Amino acid sequence: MNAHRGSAVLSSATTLKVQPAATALIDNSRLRLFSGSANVPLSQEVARYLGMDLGPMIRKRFADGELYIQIQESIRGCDVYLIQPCCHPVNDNLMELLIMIDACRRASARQVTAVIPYYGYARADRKTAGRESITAKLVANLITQAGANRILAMDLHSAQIQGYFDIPLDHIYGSPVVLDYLVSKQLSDIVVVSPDVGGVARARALAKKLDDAPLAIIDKRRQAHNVAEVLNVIGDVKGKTAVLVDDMIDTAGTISAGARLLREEGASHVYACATHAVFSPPAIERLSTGLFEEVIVTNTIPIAESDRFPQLVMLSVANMLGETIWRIHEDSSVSSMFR
Ligand SMILES: Nc1ncnc2c1ncn2[C@@H]1O[C@H](COP(=O)(O)O)[C@@H](O)[C@H]1O
Ligand SMILES: O=P(O)(O)OC[C@H]1O[C@H](OP(=O)(O)OP(=O)(O)O)[C@H](O)[C@@H]1O
Ligand SMILES: [Mg+2]
Ligand SMILES: [Mg+2]
Repeated sequence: MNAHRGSAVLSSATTLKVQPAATALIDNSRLRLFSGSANVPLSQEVARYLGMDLGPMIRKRFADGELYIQIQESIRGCDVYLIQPCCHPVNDNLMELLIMIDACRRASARQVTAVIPYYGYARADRKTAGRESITAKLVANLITQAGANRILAMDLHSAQIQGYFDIPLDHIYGSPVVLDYLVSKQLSDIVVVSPDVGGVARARALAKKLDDAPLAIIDKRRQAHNVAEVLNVIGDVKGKTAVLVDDMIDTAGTISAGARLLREEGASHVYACATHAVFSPPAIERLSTGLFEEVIVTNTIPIAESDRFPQLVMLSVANMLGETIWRIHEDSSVSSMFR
């Protein structure tokens, strides 16, 4: 594995079961890959893994701000994969995805799969108070209604979002690349820590893969939106290397409050891992204070050069996405990638 801190993206294929060369043996004449504008470098890496080019597509804005999309080749009868994380600017990226799906349906694609490495609005996954929207469900309805036949999503904020879709959804995890990286560091005396109740299953799964490392859980509350308050750590962290694992880092309130508490409770080192680097202000300030040995994220969301800091480690999930696309196309098992 190539390792880069604070600058380039690391790539890893070591946990994948099928090597890229295998793809050359199989007919991909009906497989088409297109990228939205949200994360073109990731789409290019996925295309490279699959040994194909991204399909040509015009995307422009009219004078009034409305989007125009036109697929620039025939996709009649093809299985089309549209890669578009719904990250910042979330509404624009979501709308672009919807328009791309519609364009592909109307161009007589046989099957349209929305590849959504980061699913925006996922935290609005239930009503937490009266008269709220369940926006994660609304987004599922919009994507389905636009004409998607299938979804490929990564590390959804909550597992129930899978059930918001009545079309097949493959849910994959960034954890294999994070696990590979952690193993390569040969850390000792690890405790895996979930920064809140929603992350417990994720942390437990990682702990199991790290030679059954012990698990600790932080009791987090939110008194207001975007405000995280940590009360207590359940589990022993004293003298240990704490590995905080989460689905996303947004304002970094959760992970930085968690790290401070772990330090107070005697953790000797604190690493933060998360699949989605949402990084809304003041995340960068919070993450680069020296609380963390490293902040390990993946490239589901692009990170501007100006937002990169010395402790940041970026891992690539492109090979995992490429492999999953290939398996979907080949009607072979996706879940076996994660055993
Ligand atoms: N995009 C969002 N940013 C911050 N907070 C959000 C977002 N979408 C929904 N929320 C709020 O988060 C909590 C979720 O409840 P948990 O019990 O922490 O899962 C809720 O207040 C949402 O309105
Ligand atoms: O970086 P931040 O701005 O703190 O936001 C990120 C945190 O918010 C979400 O958790 P949530 O509050 O929804 O709790 P849950 O995981 O228990 O559902 C997410 O899972 C992260 O833990
Ligand atoms: Mg939540
Ligand atoms: Mg959480």
